[in-house]
Amino acid sequence: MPFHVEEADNRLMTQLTVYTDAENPETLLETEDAEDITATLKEIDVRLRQWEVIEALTSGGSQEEILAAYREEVARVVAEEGYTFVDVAQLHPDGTPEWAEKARGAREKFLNEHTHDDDEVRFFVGGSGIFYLHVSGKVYAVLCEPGDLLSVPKNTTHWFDMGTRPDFTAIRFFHDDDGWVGDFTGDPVSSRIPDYDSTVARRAARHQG
Ligand SMILES: CSCCC(=O)/C(O)=C/O
Ligand SMILES: [Fe+2]
Ligand code: NI
Repeated sequence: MPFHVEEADNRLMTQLTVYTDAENPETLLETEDAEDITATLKEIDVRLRQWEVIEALTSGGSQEEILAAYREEVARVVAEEGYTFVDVAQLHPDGTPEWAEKARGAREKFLNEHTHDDDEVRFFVGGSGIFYLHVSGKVYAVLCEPGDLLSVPKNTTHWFDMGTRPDFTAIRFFHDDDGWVGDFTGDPVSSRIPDYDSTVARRAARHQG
């Protein structure tokens, strides 16, 4: 069963694809089944949970508005896990050439494999993006969509692709007030695994076919 019933506005649904990390990666699994996704991610200590989506914020909003609207859910996670800093990362197309340049820079920053000495806990308020978790010779590509709360343990090697036309809003939780700090591994693995754009295009074709 999928996490959410697909809606008429073509909103993406959560999907997990598992690849080998070989020179020519093979696809080991591709699923939109909630139980399959949760169970497979649990094997690598990654948790994917769902919060109810606030429709009015799926296209974005101010940080204050978003944190106020989700204050109960945010407070629960903060209390459970001891986070000390919570912010909102978002990027939405505005059609200007300046935006295209900014989007390219933002995408590049997260596209190379890295680790954090903090958990990576992200809640998708709106839009989508793919987290690629590189664990024990496999790459777990988690396509997150609104309502998804992904919790990845600290020091997990990973990268993130927001696509060539980024459109997402995410709440981020940190134990460190410095916010986002990445340690890049230098491993070029991200260049050989299907990216956000091709994953989304492949899924659209599958759903049409
Ligand atoms: C969806 S939040 C932006 C990406 C991010 O914070 C991160 O650490 C990617 O690896
Ligand atoms: Fe990260
Ligand atoms: Ni589907």
